[in-house]
Amino acid sequence: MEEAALVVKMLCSVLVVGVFCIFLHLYNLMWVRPERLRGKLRRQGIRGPPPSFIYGNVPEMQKIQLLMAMKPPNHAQIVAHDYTSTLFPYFEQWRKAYGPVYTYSTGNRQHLYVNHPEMVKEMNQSTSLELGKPSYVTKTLAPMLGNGILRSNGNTWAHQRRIVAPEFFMDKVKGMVGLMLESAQPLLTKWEDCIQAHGGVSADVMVNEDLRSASADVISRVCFGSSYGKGKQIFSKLRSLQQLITNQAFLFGVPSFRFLWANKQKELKNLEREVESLIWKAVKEREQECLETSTLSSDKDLMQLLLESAINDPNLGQASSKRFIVDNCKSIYFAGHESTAVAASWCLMLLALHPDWQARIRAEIAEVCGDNMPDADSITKMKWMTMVIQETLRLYPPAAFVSREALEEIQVGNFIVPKGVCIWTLIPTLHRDTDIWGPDANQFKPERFENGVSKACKFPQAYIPFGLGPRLCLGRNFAMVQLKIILSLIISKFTFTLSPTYRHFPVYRMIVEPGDGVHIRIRKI
Ligand code: HEM
Repeated sequence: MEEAALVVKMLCSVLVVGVFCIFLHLYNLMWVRPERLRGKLRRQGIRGPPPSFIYGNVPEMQKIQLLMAMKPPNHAQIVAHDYTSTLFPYFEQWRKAYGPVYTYSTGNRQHLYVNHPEMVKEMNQSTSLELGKPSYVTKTLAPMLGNGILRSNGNTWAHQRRIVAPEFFMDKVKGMVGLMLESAQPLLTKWEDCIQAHGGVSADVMVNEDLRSASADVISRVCFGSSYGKGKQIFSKLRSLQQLITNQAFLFGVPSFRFLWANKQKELKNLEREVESLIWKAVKEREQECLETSTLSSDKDLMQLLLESAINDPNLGQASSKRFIVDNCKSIYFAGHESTAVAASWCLMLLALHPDWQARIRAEIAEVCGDNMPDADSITKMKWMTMVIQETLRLYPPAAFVSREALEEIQVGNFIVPKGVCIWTLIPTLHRDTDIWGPDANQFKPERFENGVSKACKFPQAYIPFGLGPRLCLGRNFAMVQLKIILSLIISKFTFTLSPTYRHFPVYRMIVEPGDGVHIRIRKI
């Protein structure tokens, strides 16, 4: 009897100690560790909103977001370019209160908001692999991107970058102009038919889907040797994945209660599996083609290079090879068409608002191309066009953030960023900082780029539509050439104004895009 009582006593003690240890562990995880990081930042003079226990600043973020949501939506046709305080209200509110560098917490994660041009410059110059992509963000994006180049870190990333980047060097991109011209044709024909169907004078078109199709077609052809028709299913499933995952809260660190959305998780898993098997099918077909035809190494597309690299890598087993190829295909599919199509939509919106710039570009196209189609040579001479695209990417950068995580403690500028802290740079805010761009920062003025980026503002390193440092967008040449091609084809065929149905409300869905699409009224020239 006494023995049994002793056993019960011991069990109770173990239980109490166990519960105490769990509590201690959680307390350490949720408070002590973040507080230690906050202390390190505070001692360097970095301030921020005071966090609450367990949730950090999440309740405040939710409150600010809710207050913003309660304001009547500005769906007016008047186009005000400053959307940062509507789309990212807590960041703006805290920036005003604590300056361009501050810290905030979400649960047990500590973040550093960095919008100081000098610090952005330092990040730009850092080549350290210890400044990587935040793992918690990329983990959530895994169904879309796998462990491909967009989300990997360290040596895995460096290896992928070495294989993928050369495919988008300028000399390669110039060779893709013909494909870009071909991919734009369906859009032009569709818009011409649309005018015809509406009496032959003018028609209202919603540009987004057509631009997305053109963009997806190009990336599919140049990288994977298949047409958009073949990759259509992959694109539409990737888009569904994007829509399911898109949730601003998780990106900025707000913990998600996954168990509450089990259905969503299941849908995500199914979509992920479907995308993978479609890509794998395309890879296998490509492998067969490679066996049947011998291709010159200079003519190889990205999929062939990925295949070769995976086969020749002694460290990759069969399963890892498959992952390597599928993940990078997914990443390029996503990175390669979405942002370019959205950038083109914003360009058309701004040109529709500014017929003077439309006319100027049209005259420039006529001057450099004559009666010919634009080509690799003529697009390099399109100066006004380049300025308009640069100004569009300043006001409406499709990627809203540059995000990094200090994978080890690292010095950035005058600050030591402790290991585990995530850094966020809000691109649209940096791009409309009046100290950097002058009092007209919120106006569309392509002429500011007349003498290049270095003369357009006080801190050229603060112009970062394609990100910064070693992780700078490797598709920027490709995107700029594609934008010039598609815009020159549209502008030389049509004049356009905003349609009365256009409502200006940019939204953030992993990229900043027109909430209700861009509707323009086109007329044939
Ligand atoms: C207007 C169009 C585009 C914009 C605004 C854009 C913007 C960006 C930004 C902001 C980043 C993150 C950079 C950083 O973290 O510092 C990025 C990364 C990347 N972009 Fe783009 N991008 C565009 C088009 C493209 C295209 C057409 C491709 C491929 C064909 C592409 C491929 C990539 C890849 C692979 C990365 C990851 C690079 C790495 O982490 O090493 N992008 N892009």
